[in-house]
Amino acid sequence: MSRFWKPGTEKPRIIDDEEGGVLFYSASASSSSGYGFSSMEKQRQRLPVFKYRTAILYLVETRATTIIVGETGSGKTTQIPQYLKEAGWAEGGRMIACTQPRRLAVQAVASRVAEEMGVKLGEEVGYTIRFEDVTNNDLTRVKFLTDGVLLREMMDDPLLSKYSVIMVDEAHERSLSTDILLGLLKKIQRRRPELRLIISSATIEAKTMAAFFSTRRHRGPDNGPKKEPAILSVEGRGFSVQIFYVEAPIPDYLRAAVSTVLSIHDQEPMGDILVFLTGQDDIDAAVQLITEEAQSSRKQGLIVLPLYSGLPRADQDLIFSPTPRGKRKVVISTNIAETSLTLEGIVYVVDSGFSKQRFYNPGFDEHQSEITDIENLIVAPVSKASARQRTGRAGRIRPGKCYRLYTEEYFVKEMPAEGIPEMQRSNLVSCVIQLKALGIDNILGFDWPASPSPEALIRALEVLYSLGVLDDDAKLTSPAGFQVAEIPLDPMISKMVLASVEFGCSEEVITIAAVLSIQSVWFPGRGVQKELDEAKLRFAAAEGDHVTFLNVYKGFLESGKSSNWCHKNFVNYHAMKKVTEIRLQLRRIAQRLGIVLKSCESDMQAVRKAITAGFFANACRLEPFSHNGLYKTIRSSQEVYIHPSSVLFRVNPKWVVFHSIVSTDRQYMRNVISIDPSWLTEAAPHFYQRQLLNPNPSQV
Ligand SMILES: Nc1ncnc2c1ncn2[C@@H]1O[C@H](COP(=O)(O)OP(=O)(O)OP(=O)(O)O)[C@@H](O)[C@H]1O
Repeated sequence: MSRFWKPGTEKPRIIDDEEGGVLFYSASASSSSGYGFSSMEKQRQRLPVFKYRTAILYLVETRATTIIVGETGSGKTTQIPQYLKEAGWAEGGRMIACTQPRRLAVQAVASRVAEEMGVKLGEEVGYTIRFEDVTNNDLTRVKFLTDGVLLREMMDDPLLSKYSVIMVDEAHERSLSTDILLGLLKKIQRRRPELRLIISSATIEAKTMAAFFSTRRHRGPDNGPKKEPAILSVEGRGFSVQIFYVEAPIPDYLRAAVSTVLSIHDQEPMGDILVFLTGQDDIDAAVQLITEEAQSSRKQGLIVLPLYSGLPRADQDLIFSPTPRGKRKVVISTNIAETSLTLEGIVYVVDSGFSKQRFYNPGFDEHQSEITDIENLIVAPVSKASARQRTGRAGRIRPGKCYRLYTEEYFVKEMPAEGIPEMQRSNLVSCVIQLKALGIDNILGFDWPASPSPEALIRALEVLYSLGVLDDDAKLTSPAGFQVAEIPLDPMISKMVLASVEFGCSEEVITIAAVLSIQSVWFPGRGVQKELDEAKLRFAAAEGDHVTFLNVYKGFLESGKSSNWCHKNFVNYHAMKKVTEIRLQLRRIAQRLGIVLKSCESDMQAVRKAITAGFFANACRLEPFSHNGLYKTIRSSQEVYIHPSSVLFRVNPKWVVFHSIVSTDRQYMRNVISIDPSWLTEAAPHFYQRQLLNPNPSQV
């Protein structure tokens, strides 16, 4: 590998100065080394963060907010909640919360901490992610949860009064929910001086966080903890990771990742490999290429596994299971494996330098070329912070190597230090409704860690107004607005569910809502695309994908929820089980909200009308005389196509609404249903003036 790769020269950076009235605390810690710890306790004590145990507990005792910056693998996530528990912060019925941006990390870290504490997961240590609560009201003292779930908890308990300490982990990721949460926690702190916050971040971004939480402008009474945040820098990482860069830029990261994996397998000692690519498409392609190459060159011993968020639980479990002797596991993942995960056997990391990122530009200027109006996911270069996190997945249990598929010069000179906060590149419809539901009326004046653009906020307000969720004074409408906020789904899906009552099809629409909450009902078509397409045809409905999902669900029920049936029909059994579970939970929520549950039997027009009532903002019209299936969105004339995975691909009905957009070479609509344009004006008269819907006469 040495001809292709150049070792990196970067040294770790550490904060250790005093600046701007914020305390920077630093102490030295040596890296851990050696193998074969005799017990879990010793293993815990070898982590760099252990040297800071007293300092952390002192700061939490004396400061309202403590910001902890630590290298990846130093032990922040798994140890700090345990230190807090040991120090008594979970006594007297109180709880310690630790949030993560990603569901997979929540589950993995909670399992690890339960194991370290020697308790059963779901009792003293538990976790909650959307649609999955593994906690016990009486027993759970340390709870891991996504930041989105903690936001939801605020609806029932606005001051989060059951928590004594809330640790917001991986704050440097600046996910949309993390930023909303930080803004709200700052408000809660003013009402609950006894609440302690720990913000844990892997980067220097800590200074921005400290400035945000600095309360010097509004100092309260001088009792209780000091209000100025402290920054604690935890030095030291698990084991050393040697970084290699390519010598010259590479044209195709997918092929380069595949050949790097095969070279590692050829030339490097045993140890598992973790590869970071961008999404299910390139991950499935890489899995196939590596498997084929390994077969054709008779390379033995490779187990190649994909990892992305929609993967069924059983497949995720394979990632965590020990690698059989004499074998080498290759995990090919999106950025969900980037933070907080420890995959035990990983020694080698291959970083493509790319990830799929949300992108949204709500600009109102007609001449602006990049207006998208509709949020989509695009493949974009990652930041240095992400690159370091990826490198950190090696070296957690033993020394490792990281192969970066970009040059060192690019890393040093061009790669941005931090990503742009998600808040500034997302559609804010969900964010605005959550804040409104929490009684925050002045959204534009809200104290954000990073202000979103006023245009994005205005667009969100406009959509919510058209959905009938906000009234003329931008307050939640009653009951519709409150009901939409209460349903833990994207507001457009929630609105579709509410509208289904009017059309008498709530049972069907709840099934559709459940399917839209999972990644896909189909089994990934690795190497069997033709068979998968044929299976899809058996369920295909002329109306579109949503009705097709109803057919699949019906077939699944009629088979007695049989895994055999799923296997034969290329339907993902675990996904269908999840749909059934989510459906049950949504029915319960619907009943609580007084929604009448009713089936429309075979009246699919009713179902399509309900979908339109939620998704009218995503309406598109086929371009007159289009031979290649070109559609334009009604609102912003954006060019889009039906995704090849849709049952309407090549059918191209004149008018459609879609659920989401994915960008590859083009912008593709996923989950598409045909509609009648008159339903748009019925559903959202304010949003669609009639003339918008009339095709340009010169084109017809
Ligand atoms: N499931 C596991 N199996 C074995 N060791 C683990 C496991 N989870 C964590 N560890 C050990 O604990 C160390 C610290 O993990 P932890 O997640 O607390 O680090 P961290 O500082 O939060 O890092 P990051 O920010 O990268 O997640 C790991 O490097 C590893 O040595």
